Amino acid sequence: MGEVDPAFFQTLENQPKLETTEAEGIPIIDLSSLNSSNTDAALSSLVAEIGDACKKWGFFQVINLGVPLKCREKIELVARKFFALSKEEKRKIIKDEVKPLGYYDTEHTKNVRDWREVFDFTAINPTIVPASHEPEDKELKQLINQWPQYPPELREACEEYAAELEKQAYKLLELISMSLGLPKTRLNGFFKDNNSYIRLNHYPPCPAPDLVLGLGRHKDGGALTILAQDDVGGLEVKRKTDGEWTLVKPTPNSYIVNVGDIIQVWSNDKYESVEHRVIVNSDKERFSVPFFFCPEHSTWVEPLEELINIENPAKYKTYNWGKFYANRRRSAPVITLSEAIFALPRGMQIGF
Ligand SMILES: O=C(O)CCC(=O)C(=O)O
Ligand SMILES: [Fe+2]
Repeated sequence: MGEVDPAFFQTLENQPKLETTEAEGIPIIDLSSLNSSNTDAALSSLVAEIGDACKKWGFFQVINLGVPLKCREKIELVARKFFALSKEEKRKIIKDEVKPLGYYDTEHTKNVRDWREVFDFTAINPTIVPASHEPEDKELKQLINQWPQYPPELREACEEYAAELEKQAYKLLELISMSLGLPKTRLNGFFKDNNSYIRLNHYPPCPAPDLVLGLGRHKDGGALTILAQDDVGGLEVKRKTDGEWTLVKPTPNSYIVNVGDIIQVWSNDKYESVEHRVIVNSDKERFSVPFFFCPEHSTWVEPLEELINIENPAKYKTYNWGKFYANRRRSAPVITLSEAIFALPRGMQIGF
């Protein structure tokens, strides 16, 4: 990625301002009280903090999520080792239409190429999804993870991390459910055979950090994203109050959590899925590992009935998660996703 191909250039309005403000305001929430005292008062204050953060930012950081440090260190190490391999080696597990999991280095967001390479795998292997995006086609297929030969310990590190994150994701889901005034486990049933996946992101140093983005502006389409970032920084969140791009300063051993489009729909806009993007820098490479917590493919997503009434009617029509995702995967590299969306009404635009 030495030369900067104009395919990477952002339009003027999307070019990053490199002297961005740091998002001091993104709350850091300590989950240690969940595992220890667990008094009613401690739990309600945690739930209130989470609800406030979801409303104000759509984002929050958590410390003491419960993922063992070793487990995180292991996946970070294998990610470094994997991306350090030659292109030729990495491309042995390239993802394509037939095999949509694996390595990829020509990702586009809204038609502009991202300055990054990725490796994708699902948390449950194999994962069952619709065979096509066609609404009438009832056929299902299995997505099977592709594992590289090197480093040999990558598979185990990834599988352990996936299992751990899935476990901890329920904790966050339950807190969010409570923050919406719903029973703790109201949302859990949607995730039985979930379609969650994990991405290893590598953003190499870039000679033109003012013209390109590691990842263009987008919203996450799943329910929740739980992201581990290294100490380099680069994630920017669009602040709801004034639309400014604000950098999320790395906090050691924390996870950045954001509400995806599904929670926006379930909550009938009480919580919004907020745009974010990644800037790159000229001398440092950066790694991040998002876990996308996504429901089972058969889930029909719609505003929860407890959260709508005559004064606050449903703002979204029902859509099928599996079909929606199949459609998105099909079209993401070529056309903007708003053009591909067949089920989401009211101009809801979802990035990759
Ligand atoms: O790398 C990051 O900080 C963010 C990644 C992200 O937003 C995504 O993969 O959807
Ligand atoms: Fe994202």
